[in-house]
Amino acid sequence: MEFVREPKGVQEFWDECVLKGENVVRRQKLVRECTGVYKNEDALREHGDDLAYWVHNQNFNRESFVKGNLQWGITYINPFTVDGECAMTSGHYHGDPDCDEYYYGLKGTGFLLFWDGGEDFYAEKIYPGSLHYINGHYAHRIINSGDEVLAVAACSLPASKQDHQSIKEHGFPYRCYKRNGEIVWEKQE
Ligand SMILES: O=P(O)(O)OC[C@H]1O[C@H](O)[C@H](O)[C@@H](O)[C@@H]1O
Repeated sequence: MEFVREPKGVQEFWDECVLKGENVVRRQKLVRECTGVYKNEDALREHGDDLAYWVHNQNFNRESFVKGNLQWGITYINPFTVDGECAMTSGHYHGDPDCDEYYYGLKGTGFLLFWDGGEDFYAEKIYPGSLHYINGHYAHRIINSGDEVLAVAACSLPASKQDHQSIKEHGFPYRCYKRNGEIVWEKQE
C-alpha cells in the first residue's frame, strides 16, 4: 500500500454533484411509491414510472449501528409537483433523538422542514452552500421548490435509526405548493 493515497470518496460539487468512491450504494424512489407524503395520493398515478428522488450513500460499517459511526449521503430530488405540491422526501424523525445530523445544499433550491412534533415548526431555505444543523429531536423533510434537481449532502449517524412512520401517518404541519410560479405554504388541517 502506498503511503500517499487517493481519498476514499469524491463528492463533486459541480455538474451532477455525483458521489463516488468506496462503499457507495444508490437507492431510489419512484413518485408513485411516495405514499403517505402528498395530500392528493390519486395524483401520484399521473407520474407513471417517474423517479422522485435518489440517494448516494457511503457507509463503511453498513452492518453496524454503533453510535459514532458516520455516513455521508447525497439526496437528489427531481423537480415536479403532485397536484401543485412541491417534490419532497418522505421525511422522518430519528429513533434515537440524541443523534444529530448536518445537511449541506449543493445544487438547486428548496426548503428543509423542521418539526419538533409540537408547536415548533419552521422551514430553512436550501441553496448551494446552505448549511443545516438538524437537532435529533426534530423531524425533517427536504422540499425541491425549484426547476432543477435539488442535491443535498448529509452527514449522519446510522445509529439514528430513521423513523418514518409518524410522519407517514400525521404529515408535517405545513405543505409547500407552487402555484403560477409562486411558492405558497398551506397549513395542514
Ligand atoms: O428517508 P427520507 O425521509 O425520504 O429522506 C431521504 C434521505 O434524506 C437525507 O439524505 C438523509 O440523510 C437520508 O438518510 C434520507 O434517507
